[in-house]
Amino acid sequence: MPNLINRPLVIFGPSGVGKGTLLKRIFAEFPNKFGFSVSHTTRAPRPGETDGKEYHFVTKERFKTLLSEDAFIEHAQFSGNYYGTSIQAVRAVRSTGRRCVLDIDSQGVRQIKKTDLDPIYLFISPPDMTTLRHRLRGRGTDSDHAIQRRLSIALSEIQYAREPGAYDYVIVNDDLEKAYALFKKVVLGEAIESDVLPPLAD
Ligand SMILES: Nc1ncnc2c1ncn2[C@@H]1O[C@H](COP(=O)(O)OP(=O)(O)OP(=O)(O)O)[C@@H](O)[C@H]1O
Repeated sequence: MPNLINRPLVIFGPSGVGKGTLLKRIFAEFPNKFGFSVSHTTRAPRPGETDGKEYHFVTKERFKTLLSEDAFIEHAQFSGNYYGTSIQAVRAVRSTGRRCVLDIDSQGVRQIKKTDLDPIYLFISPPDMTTLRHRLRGRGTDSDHAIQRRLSIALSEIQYAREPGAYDYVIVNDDLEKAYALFKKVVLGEAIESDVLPPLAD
């Protein structure tokens, strides 16, 4: 399959599945090959975050103006805040000659499918729901309440992945080394034999 690397890569999957872990590793191994599109958000910056680096931090008013100007290829509301990927953010990565990688949720995937971005869609799947719960708890970044919320959202992400044509590839993040080896191939533009989507019944 030619030119897979020239197409943006969309990564999606339930919270806690390990998207961030895989991305961090690939960016560390290939610091100049890929670029993250910097999203806009209305949430407040956390300590250590810089405007224009982790996010473009904007007010709700500014976000709504950008929305009305069709500036976003996808946007979503999460925990009372807006998040969006602007066309400009993807272009900015492309202009550096790097492959653009987007880490978004299924709402965003649905919207991107209506655009001419033509990315590769990669779904990162947990081996089962028990493992996903353990990872969210083990990460230690969320309260029990927040974990419950993330898990219920996770179910809708998984439901979406079951829809025909939702993804080009699935990688089951069971053994991290195995998952990373496959992930690396996809990110470098190689065609892989996709994993099989597990049943993920609770
Ligand atoms: N293959 C794996 N085996 C065991 N633990 C893993 C594996 N992959 C990731 N983890 C651990 O699972 C937790 C969740 O991973 P991570 O934060 O990367 O998930 P995420 O998909 O980026 O979540 P979010 O969408 O909420 O940012 C982390 O503590 C991470 O170290």
